Amino acid sequence: MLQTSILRFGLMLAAALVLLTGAATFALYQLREPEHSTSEELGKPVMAAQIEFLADAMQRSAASIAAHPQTLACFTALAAEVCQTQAANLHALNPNATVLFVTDGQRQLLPGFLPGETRRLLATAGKGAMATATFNLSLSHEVRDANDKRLGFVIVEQSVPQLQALFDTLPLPDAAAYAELQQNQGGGATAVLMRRGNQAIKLNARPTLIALAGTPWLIAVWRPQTPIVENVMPYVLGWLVASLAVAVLVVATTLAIRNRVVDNLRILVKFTNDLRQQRLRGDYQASLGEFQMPLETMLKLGRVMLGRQKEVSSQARLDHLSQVNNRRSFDEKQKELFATLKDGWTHSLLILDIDNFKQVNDTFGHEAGDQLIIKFGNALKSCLRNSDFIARLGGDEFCVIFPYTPLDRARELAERLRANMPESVELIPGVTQKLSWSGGLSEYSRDDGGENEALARADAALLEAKRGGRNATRVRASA
Ligand SMILES: Nc1nc2c(ncn2[C@@H]2O[C@H](COP(=O)(O)OP(=O)(O)OP(=O)(O)O)[C@@H](O)[C@H]2O)c(=O)[nH]1
Repeated sequence: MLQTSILRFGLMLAAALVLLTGAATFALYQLREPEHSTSEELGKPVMAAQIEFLADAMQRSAASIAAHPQTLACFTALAAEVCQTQAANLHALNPNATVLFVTDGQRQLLPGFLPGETRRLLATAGKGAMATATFNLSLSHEVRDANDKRLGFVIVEQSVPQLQALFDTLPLPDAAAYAELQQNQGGGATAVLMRRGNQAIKLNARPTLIALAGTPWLIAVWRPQTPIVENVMPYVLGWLVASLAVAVLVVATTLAIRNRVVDNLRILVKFTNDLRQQRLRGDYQASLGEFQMPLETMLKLGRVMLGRQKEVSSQARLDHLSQVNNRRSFDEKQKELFATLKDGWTHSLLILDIDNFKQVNDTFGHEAGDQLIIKFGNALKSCLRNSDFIARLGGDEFCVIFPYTPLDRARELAERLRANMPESVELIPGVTQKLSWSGGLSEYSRDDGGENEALARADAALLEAKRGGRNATRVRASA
């Protein structure tokens, strides 16, 4: 029982700790460092910096061209020669760039310079930059007069031949990543200009977008997502290992405690047993001297308690004066024996009544009467067998049950009792009383309706004995 309780406690503790470890692991999982986002890992790529630098230079160039007096003269005079001269100057300065002068009404001032995509460029003029599929970067800048009235646009277009090389050398965060160079087409639509990597992962992940300021381009990068199982697995494994360690530790500790307790109990039991048998061995794990006194005291106390308990229990069954069984005990015995009649056993009973008891009381006092009862009880106990059941029913009336004894045999025993009883007893110093009693004998019968019917027959026999002059025993058998 004790071992089971300790083990059960250990198992419950282990289970609780395993759950606690699980909760702690889950909390750690929730608080883990988020994975570095692609944009953080990418930083600002060199490609973006270079393109933005180029766009910025082109923008500044377009602004200075738009503000140039010669350009203004071209727009205000609307004279081909003036415009032509300015265009030639600009072309001489940067042969790689194409500069267009476009009036607000979209009438080109310099038709000789118009490239194939001019119409599209004109449509978006004033909205910023455009890039063509040939990786040209086009920027526009407003031309305004002294009154701030818009006269038209300067459009600077320059090819970016290094764009492909820059994109190809763009450092990606992951070997399995995928990148696109996209072009904003306006109205939320985008066109893919270049691609790198495994396009399949595009379906399962969200891209990181890096805008190239001053241009309609942006870099979109996808990186493969770590499967959730791979994320969770280290934590699950950690939890399992921690749980196993905790469980082993708790179970081992519990077993150790249990063994210790059991060992100690075993020693104590052996020790107590040895003390009880009044012998001491030398093979205890503790000094005997330490335990001898307290254990002997415990033993004595135990004996006293046991003795008291016995005493109390037997006192409850004894008549306080005569120290033979009392009426309650007699009733129980009757019941018990009556129940055995059906098995063929026979039992007899003898009621005894002290003759002239009242007279003793009246003559010598109540105390003398008590003494007579006590002496009568003692006499019965000394004249009868241990197996005979002696009880005081009340007053001066006693009863003897002869268990497993038929009526004939009981008659002999009653006669022998009468013969053996002392003739007189000393009640108080100097007062001796002749001992005389009347008896009624009967037997328990299985035909009786209850155990008290035999008692009634014995009572009737006793009455006969009294009426017949006392100091005799009468018998009344069952019908
Ligand atoms: N001293 C003493 N007297 C008791 C006790 N119990 C009952 N008595 C008395 O015993 C007397 C019994 O009276 P009886 O039954 O007439 O006794 P008896 O004089 O023997 O009369 P018979 O039995 O008819 O011969 C009564 O006076 C009771 O008061 C007791 O415990 N102690």
